[in-house]
Amino acid sequence: MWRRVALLSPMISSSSSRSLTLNQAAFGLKVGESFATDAVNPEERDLPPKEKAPFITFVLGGPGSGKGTQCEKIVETFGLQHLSAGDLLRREIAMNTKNGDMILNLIKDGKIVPSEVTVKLIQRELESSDSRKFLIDGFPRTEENRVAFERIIRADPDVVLFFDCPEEEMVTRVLNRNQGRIDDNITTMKKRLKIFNGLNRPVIDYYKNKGKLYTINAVGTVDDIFQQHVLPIFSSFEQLKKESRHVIQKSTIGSSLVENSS
Ligand SMILES: Nc1ncnc2c1ncn2[C@@H]1O[C@H](COP(=O)(O)OP(=O)(O)O)[C@@H](O)[C@H]1O
Ligand SMILES: O=c1ccn([C@@H]2O[C@H](COP(=O)(O)OP(=O)(O)O)[C@@H](O)[C@H]2O)c(=O)[nH]1
Ligand SMILES: [Mg+2]
Repeated sequence: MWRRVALLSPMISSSSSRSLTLNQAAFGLKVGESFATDAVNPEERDLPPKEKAPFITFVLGGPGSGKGTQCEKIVETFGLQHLSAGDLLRREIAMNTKNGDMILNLIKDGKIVPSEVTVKLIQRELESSDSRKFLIDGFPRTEENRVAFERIIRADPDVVLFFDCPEEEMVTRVLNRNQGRIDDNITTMKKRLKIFNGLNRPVIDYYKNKGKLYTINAVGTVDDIFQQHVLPIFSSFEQLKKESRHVIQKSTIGSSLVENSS
């Protein structure tokens, strides 16, 4: 069920030099309010405690690499809230909103929807959620997406997963996906792969350089990929451990490495 918050935060100006945490932007304070309290002694502000900052994972990978499939398993085990950027956009089409037609045409052509549109949809979900742990699936798809997220949401991901899959395998999977998606055809798929290589890879490299990227070999059975690669990554984060203790005890921790540029 999709709940809307009563008052949505306005967009934050990129020219502002003040750093607004996601705590403020998405969890409690409305953005305008937080700027209005800038002159107030920080101790007098009614801010949520810092330790309550949400845990954010970006899930990246080419079309058909298995992002959505693995997200379902992560949700089952660790209870993160799954926000699929593609699903949010498809819901706009289904609900026939003012951006619906524009989004439909871009998705049909394998192109990227303007960042402001996608980030606003994600922002709305973050703001209206009671969860503090999110999987943002299929976003950011471009450097521009990434910068827009940072500017508007004022948050960085804790973890970035990259499902690394050969193109041939991705094509086979997409053409057999069978979910009635308008972009699951060979013509759109070829365009999507070009966009993935040209626009999404720089985002992946960015997080690799920041030491936040976990590259996962996306070939294998769904269960093996999860058990051998995905589970150990999430098991290593204290914030996620509580709800999954029984699963962690059964897992083989240590097969995945965080990558960085050094
Ligand atoms: N490891 C896997 N091996 C074979 N098929 C898979 C695997 N993971 C996912 N699939 C299938 O491939 C298709 C694309 O998976 P999906 O999770 O939708 O990928 P993405 O979200 O990255 O586009 C789906 O039909 C899914 O059932
Ligand atoms: O941040 C996003 C996510 C998706 N899309 C559009 O939605 C399509 C489908 O995205 P989704 O993540 O659902 O595809 P998947 O990779 O799972 O096949 C993409 O090709 C884009 O046209 C976009 O513009 N911005
Ligand atoms: Mg998907």
